[in-house]
Amino acid sequence: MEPIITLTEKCRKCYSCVRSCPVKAIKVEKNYSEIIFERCIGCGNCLSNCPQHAKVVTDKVGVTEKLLASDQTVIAVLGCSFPAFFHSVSSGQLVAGLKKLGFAEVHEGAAGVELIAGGYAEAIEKSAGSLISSHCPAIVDLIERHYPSLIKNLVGVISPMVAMGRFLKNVLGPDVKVVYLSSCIAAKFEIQAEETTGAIDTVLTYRELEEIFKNRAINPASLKEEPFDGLQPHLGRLFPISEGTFKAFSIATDPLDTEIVTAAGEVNVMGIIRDLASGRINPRIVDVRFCYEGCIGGPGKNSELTEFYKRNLIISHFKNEAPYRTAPHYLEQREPLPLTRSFANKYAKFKVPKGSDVKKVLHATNKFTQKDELNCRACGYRTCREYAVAVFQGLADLEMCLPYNLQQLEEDRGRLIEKYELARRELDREYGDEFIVGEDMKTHEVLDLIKQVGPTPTTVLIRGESGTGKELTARAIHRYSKRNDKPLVTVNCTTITDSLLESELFGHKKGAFTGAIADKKGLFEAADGGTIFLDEIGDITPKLQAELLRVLDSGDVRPVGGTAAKKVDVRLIAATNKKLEEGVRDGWFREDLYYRLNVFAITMPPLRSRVESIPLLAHHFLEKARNKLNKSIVGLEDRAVKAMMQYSWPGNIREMQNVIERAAVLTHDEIIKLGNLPLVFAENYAEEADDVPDLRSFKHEREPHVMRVEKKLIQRYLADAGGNVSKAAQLANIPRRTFYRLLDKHGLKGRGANS
Ligand SMILES: Nc1ncnc2c1ncn2[C@@H]1O[C@H](COP(=O)(O)OP(=O)(O)OP(=O)(O)O)[C@@H](O)[C@H]1O
Repeated sequence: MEPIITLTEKCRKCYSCVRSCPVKAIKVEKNYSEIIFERCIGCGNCLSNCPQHAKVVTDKVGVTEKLLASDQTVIAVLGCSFPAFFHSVSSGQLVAGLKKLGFAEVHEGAAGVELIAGGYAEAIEKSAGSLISSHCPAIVDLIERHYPSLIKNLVGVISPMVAMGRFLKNVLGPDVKVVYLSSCIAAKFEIQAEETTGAIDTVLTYRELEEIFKNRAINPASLKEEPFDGLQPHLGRLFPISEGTFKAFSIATDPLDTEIVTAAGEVNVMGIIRDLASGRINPRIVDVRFCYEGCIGGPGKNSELTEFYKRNLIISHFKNEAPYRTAPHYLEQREPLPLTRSFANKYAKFKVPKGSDVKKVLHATNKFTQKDELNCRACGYRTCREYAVAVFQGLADLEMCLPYNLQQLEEDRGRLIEKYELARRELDREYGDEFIVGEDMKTHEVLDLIKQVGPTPTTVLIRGESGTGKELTARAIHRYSKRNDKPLVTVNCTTITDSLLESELFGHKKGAFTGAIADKKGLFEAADGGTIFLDEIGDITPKLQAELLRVLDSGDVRPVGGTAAKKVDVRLIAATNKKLEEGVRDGWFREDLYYRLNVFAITMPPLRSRVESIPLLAHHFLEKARNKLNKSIVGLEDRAVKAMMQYSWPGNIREMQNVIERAAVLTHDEIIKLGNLPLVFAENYAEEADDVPDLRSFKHEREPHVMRVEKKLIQRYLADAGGNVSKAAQLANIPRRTFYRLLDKHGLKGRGANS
């Protein structure tokens, strides 16, 4: 099993792993990102950098527990960096803890350093070219998998860990099990490599060891010290700190010496490896470790401690005498240990794209010129071109480009707004909602004004109480305008918070405020070419009033946080139920904006002053309710209509619409009766029933008769067509859809053409 696994359900595709992977060994799938092990160097960056902890080390705790529970001899080897991790216990107490867990012996990995020191000395002596140390498994993997031309430069000597494994199995026999404790994730990969397999059985990180102590409720700090087993190291203990390799291998160093180079940390290492591969530098020996701070900074490190402090801990362990009990068999003269190892070219070839392939990907993400290549790194790749190569190789997908995605979203949003408006207009047409119903003088006056101002570009201010039909009027003006094939964007200024309204209207630039993660177009831009309807304009802040005035005067929209303005061609219709004149007088509404809006005002009369339209409106809303509720209600009782005409309708036409829909829900009959209306109607009616002037119109009187005749006609056509709706519609010479609607209206049923 691979040493690192991805918990796919936790991965949120933030691309942190791609970003932190020095060799881009990550493939982004549809819902998660995965490691490509043939490219991976085991540095552990993806583990430490995943905010979701979706990349985890394969659990070796269970494996170790099983080994300890078996009757096999299990030896623990503490990696050289252990004093920098277990700093609150003495080394003797840690040994005691490990023995309590069931380890038969505890050795120091530092002894392995001294085992291989001779091998290094010999290699240096013999080599004519540059040598690269091979004790850091991440470096070995980096060279084998990504810089195979440098394989010949690797010191052909095993690592201290593998040396310890081979030494222990040599002395104690091949059946002994060796568990190596380390801060290194790459070591977990190393023991699986063909060239080094068999020496170490399991690698546990220090964190995993801590977990086992916790599981078994063992606190090493409370234990009495016990001695280490095996070979007692000396200079090898300095190996984990920078330049420690040279100290441990007794190689003299000098800061002015360009022949001996030492470096730690991804950036430095990658630089040196690139320099070596290109032949820019040619030192005698290069000692490199992938982790910053060397082995005391591995992914399993103790991150609370500073590098300096950890360094001190290593030096103090070197200076102090840890208790030792070396069994004589470890000191016996034996055959020399096989210290050499080979390396293999593990370079995984990915198809190299041609220039035209890269261009294709760039074009697909809207990058047509060099200026479009932002190299923003949001996808995890350093440049748009590196990313395009990854897309070509199937490691990345188009979705990963954030600017492209945002642009797509913005365009989709614009398209949706347009589609929504078209659909809304269609619906209006379908259900007749667009018609302003009313046969009173005042409604006629409003209709005349709409027809006059509609086709002009003039700004209109619609005034009137709530529910009087201001929005309906705005929509009618837009419909009568030459812009009616372009969007009508309606904004209710009170439903959006003051702080957001400005950015909603004019858009914003990325970073303009917290949460502005990308540029965003505003509704003025969405309405370009069409109309914007600002409802409740009396409620906007003075700051927004000033900005709106500027937009009206200049036609320029400036996004929040931006300097560049964009020209838009938008007609403004505003509505309010507030007395703006009072606002001007009391200072809460700008005078200049008031005059700018009030160029053409339409005042919607309240319903109580359009009593003669009430019967017509009542039947109009009854029709709407019937369609909505799918109930066969044919009319309204006279008393109900009269009661409605006596009522004052504080909520105006919207209230009436609601009252009738409620009554339609309540009624069990084919007509709505007074009793189906809210109680206040009956109460008013009872008092004043006799004084009610008969204001019913001819239209109202005519309605029930028309309904009856219409129903009879439909029934006759249907009977003549043998119940077939298509045929009946043909006989009646009306569209089939209209015929269906009439059937619905009268609660009739027919057969479809195919039934
Ligand atoms: N003359 C009318 N004919 C038919 N329906 C109408 C008429 N006037 C208003 N309505 C209907 O009444 C409801 C309220 O109308 P609208 O939303 O236009 O009022 P408003 O004045 O904008 O309200 P508010 O000030 O609360 O926003 C809508 O469903 C609308 O279709």
